[in-house]
Amino acid sequence: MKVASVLIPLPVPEAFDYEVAAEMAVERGDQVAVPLGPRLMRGIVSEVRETTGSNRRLKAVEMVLDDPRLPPGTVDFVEWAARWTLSAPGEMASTALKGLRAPRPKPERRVRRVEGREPARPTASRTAVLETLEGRSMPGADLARAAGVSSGVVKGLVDDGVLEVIEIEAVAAFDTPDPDHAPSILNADQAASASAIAEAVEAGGFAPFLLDGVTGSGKTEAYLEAVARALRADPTAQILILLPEIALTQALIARLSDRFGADPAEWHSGIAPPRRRQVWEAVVAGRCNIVVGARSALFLPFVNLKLIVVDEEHDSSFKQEEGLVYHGRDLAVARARIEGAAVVLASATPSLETLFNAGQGRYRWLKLGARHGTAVLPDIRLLDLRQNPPDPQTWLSVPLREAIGETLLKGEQTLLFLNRRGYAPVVLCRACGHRLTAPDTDSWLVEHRYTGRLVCHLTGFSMARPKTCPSCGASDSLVAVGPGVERVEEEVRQLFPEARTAVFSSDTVPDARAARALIQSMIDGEIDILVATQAAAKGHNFPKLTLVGVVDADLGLRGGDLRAAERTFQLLTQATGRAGRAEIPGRALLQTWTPEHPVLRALAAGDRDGFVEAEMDEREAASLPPFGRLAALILSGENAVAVEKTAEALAQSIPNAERLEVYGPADAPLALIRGRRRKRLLVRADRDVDLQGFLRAWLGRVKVPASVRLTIDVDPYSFL
Ligand SMILES: Nc1ncnc2c1ncn2[C@@H]1O[C@H](COP(=O)(O)OP(=O)(O)OP(=O)(O)O)[C@@H](O)[C@H]1O
Ligand SMILES: [Zn+2]
Repeated sequence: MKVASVLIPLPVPEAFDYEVAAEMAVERGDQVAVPLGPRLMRGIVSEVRETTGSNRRLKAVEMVLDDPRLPPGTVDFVEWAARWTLSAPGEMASTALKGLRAPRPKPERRVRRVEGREPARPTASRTAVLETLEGRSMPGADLARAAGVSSGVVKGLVDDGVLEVIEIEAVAAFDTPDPDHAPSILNADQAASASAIAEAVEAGGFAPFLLDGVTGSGKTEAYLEAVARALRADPTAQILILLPEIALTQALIARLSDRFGADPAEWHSGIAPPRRRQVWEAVVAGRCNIVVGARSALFLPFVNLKLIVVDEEHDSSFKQEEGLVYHGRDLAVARARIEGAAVVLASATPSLETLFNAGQGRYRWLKLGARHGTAVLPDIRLLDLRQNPPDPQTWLSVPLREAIGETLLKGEQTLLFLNRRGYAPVVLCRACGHRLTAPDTDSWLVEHRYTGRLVCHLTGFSMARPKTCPSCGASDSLVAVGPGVERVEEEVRQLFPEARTAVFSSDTVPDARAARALIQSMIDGEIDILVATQAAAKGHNFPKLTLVGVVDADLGLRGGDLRAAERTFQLLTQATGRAGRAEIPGRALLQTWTPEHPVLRALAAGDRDGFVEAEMDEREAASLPPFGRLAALILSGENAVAVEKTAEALAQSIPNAERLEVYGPADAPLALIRGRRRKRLLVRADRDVDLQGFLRAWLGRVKVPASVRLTIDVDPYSFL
């Protein structure tokens, strides 16, 4: 008897077995319809095998669906990713089908000539239409325009039966990228890096690289050249470029189009579903070479994947924390290994994990020494706020104000960086000291003046600013404490009323189109002062930007989680790295109350290696990543008692293990989100411990009730 294991999108740990009728041809990767209870469900076949009878009676595969078969590498990858993250393999598999769930784009209506039919009354305009059309088909309106006639003429020809209307399924055509369209002349470091990557691609097989170079050194140029050479060697090669932020995709797509004379495919949550379906179908059919996307593009059904680039690899946005919990960078390396492809992790500030792997020789370390051409790294200075405190209720110190003024006078641009959305991070009652929090979540409400609302950044809950204090009832007692980008912009407008200012944050720039517009006006010099969160601080090239002011350099350092220092160093290097990327040299001023902090001193000295070494020593002493591994178990539920009990049950059944410790259960730092109580346990293990195996054994001992949700976060980045 033939049996198929089928991955079904349900939170269950294994595939379900189904009998396969003798005459049915089924292969691994096929999409099938299988009965589950009273329903039919779509599933992916993960295995087909012969068995000699079974004592269980299996239900049968209903049918093999007409949809494309997933390539073997994609199925392997999905299964691997599920094991690594301890997720349900069926749910992981269903992310690989995301593009198929969208409706097809509407078919296009076109007109074409009916053979052998001539117009009864040939007029000049009718003849023009028929001559314009020749043997082609085209949309009626386009035809009328091309022939220079009114659309009534085309309609008349249709009514006469000379033309007929046909519907054409909109299949996306992806132009073939031309590797020789507009090559760059690389400098020696860039050329050496590009060659190393290209040679690995041509040789085939898994080859991981760290592409390490200061901001503006031309990492993008180097990997684009490797892409060109991969395409020259194999015109069917597929290449995936991952970016951490949708706001960055537009600029890269424009560069790819310039370089290769063809637009790449784009894949992220901002792309309309019918378009995503077209991309998915083109990728699985091998009709599309280059995909630029967010982390979810890793699950596309590539058939000939040769190279993955993870640009800004250090960026924590690659970590997905909602739904399936995974790290896009780590999964990219795994996918490359499974596909036998090269993978390039590119950054000016690589993560300690990646630096560790490169240092151990697991990744080849490619280095780009300096900024390209005459551009130099910005001069970075710390502004000690103890010596130059800003006036009460303002946030810009005198030296920073003066620098902005000078920059304005020279007709150059300023970026003021503050990684805080909204107007003020805290709203406080002057009468009783009450801090306004979200009703169902342990988080402070952030004031947004543009919308006039108080917003919880964690859940998106929002409410109008109350007239009276919800705690003591005092009226007119609520004050905004601290700055967000909107408040800094307000101050800038008061100081420099003649300057053109704008705010770049996820609130003012909600989608890719808005991002593109704002970035373009920055490039075109239509903005003098841009106040921005991290959304604008990374990746962009603004040639006239010469001053970066960091409003609160201490902000990230106060967090105190494992990666606070690393993240701050990376973020501020990226932000200051926006200055002086073209001919005019740039400078960066960092406002701080703690100029003696080692992270800030390393930044000012441009001493990345010194910072990394000190940080590595601390991590090693504590056996924390990258020297050890972590996993978090988060329990949440509306029923606090059930959550508590489950946490206790877990704590009671920890398997014996060496070189591994479990901490907790404890209240999560955010003990309440959307009305759900949260508890967490943290596992720390030495690098060589089978952490996933331990977790599986542990979870196998405890039954989690339906009212409690258990989230497993392997290699956690957020400790909330
Ligand atoms: N070989 C080259 N020829 C011409 N221009 C170059 C070359 N290398 C780099 N540049 C230019 O220098 C600027 C920075 O290059 P690029 O964006 O590739 O650097 P990057 O290292 O990827 O930067 P970041 O880390 O900040 O994203 C760009 O404007 C790019 O066009
Ligand atoms: Zn009050």
